[in-house]
Amino acid sequence: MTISPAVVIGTGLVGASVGCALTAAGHRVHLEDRSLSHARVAAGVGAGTLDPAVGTEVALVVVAVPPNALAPVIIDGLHRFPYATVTDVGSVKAGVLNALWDSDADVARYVGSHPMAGSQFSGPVTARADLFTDRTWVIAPHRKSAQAATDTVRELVRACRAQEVIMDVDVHDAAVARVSHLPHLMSVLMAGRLTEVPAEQLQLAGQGLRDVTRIAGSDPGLWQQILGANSGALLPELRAIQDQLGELIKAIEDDRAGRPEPARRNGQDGTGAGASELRPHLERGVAGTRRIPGKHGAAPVQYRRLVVEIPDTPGALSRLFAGVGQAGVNVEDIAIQHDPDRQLGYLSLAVDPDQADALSTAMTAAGWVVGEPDPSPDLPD
Ligand SMILES: NC(=O)C1=CN([C@@H]2O[C@H](COP(=O)(O)OP(=O)(O)OC[C@H]3O[C@@H](n4cnc5c(N)ncnc54)[C@H](O)[C@@H]3O)[C@@H](O)[C@H]2O)C=CC1
Ligand SMILES: O=C(O)C(=O)Cc1ccc(O)cc1
Repeated sequence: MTISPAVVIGTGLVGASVGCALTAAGHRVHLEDRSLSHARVAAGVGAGTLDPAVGTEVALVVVAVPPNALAPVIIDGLHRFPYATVTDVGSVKAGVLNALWDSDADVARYVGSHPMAGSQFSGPVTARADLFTDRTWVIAPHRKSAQAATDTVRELVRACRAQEVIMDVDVHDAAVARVSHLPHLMSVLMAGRLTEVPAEQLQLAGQGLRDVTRIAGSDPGLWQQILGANSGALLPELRAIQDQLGELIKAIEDDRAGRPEPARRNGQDGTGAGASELRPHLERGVAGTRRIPGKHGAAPVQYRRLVVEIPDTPGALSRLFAGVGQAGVNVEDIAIQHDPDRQLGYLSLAVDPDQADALSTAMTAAGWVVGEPDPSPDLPD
């Protein structure tokens, strides 16, 4: 199954990253964008060439334009590249397919797809060849798609080093409402509250707030289109959150009402009925985090986090990683938190629980200050 030469239409973050990944894998990629400057930047970062493709030679077309532009650009691609498989990377799939049914295009050569990777940034400047490495990439064949077209898209996913998941269009849209679009809106609501927080209070912001609000920094124009295209699947999710927010408020109100006045003033633990109503919400949150699959879609893994103090001096990080490497421990995830008052940072290392004690001992022996964040709360069976 060949995917060369390929044409990428829309050379923003995702399109240029696809171009870079395919180019790095040895494929010839032609770039098109309605903004010539985007196409030029994409070519500059190694996504492909601005030379026009020969229409009849193209094997694969990847459409990476904003959601509202997807259907007409896909239809145009099916006409201009008569032997090519055409896919798109759009975040919502059903509306695009419906528009294709209503067109005169050769729908058999279209198989939609969706890499579950990206960022809060837009445009080709932040494109990366490794954006999709080890990330899930959904392929959504339909009742009229040719097997050869699906196989070609599978080859694209492999060339971008992603993990394919084959999924029905409607199931995909329901899934992204839950794992991508609702989380996006939660991030937006939280970040929006910050516009009312005085600057001196924002100085207290820690990593948790940054984690929760990162994706709220995404392009509102793009997200207006994504959310609009998936409103049918999104609305029940929003209503469920609305109900849960109501329950949460009630649990906290009951807790407050159940405390004697002196305890309330001193901020002591609640003893009223509300305290016990709040806990299930917190425990459900812990349970939810544990359901998120680990790398490569594997079963969720609970890592242990060690926190190592690092002096804010040149070379400290590389010495620390050299030490971890010598201990023979694989680091699954890292996060850095800076201490604004001391010349220090805190590096949180997520490691296999079976290796954590040995690493802690080795790092302490090498002179590092190693701690561990509070353990997770116990969960009911
Ligand atoms: N941003 C993200 O993290 C992810 C986005 N997606 C999907 O990928 C697609 C592209 O998103 P991004 O790369 O983030 O957007 P972007 O804004 O970085 O890039 C979009 C590009 O399409 C071009 N364009 C717009 N209309 C066009 C048209 N009619 N013909 C040719 N070029 C056109 C723009 O000039 C721009 O270069 C969207 O459909 C989005 O839903 C999928 C996965 C992740
Ligand atoms: O930045 C992130 O964490 C994302 O989740 C990016 C993203 C945005 C839109 C998609 O359709 C898929 C992925």
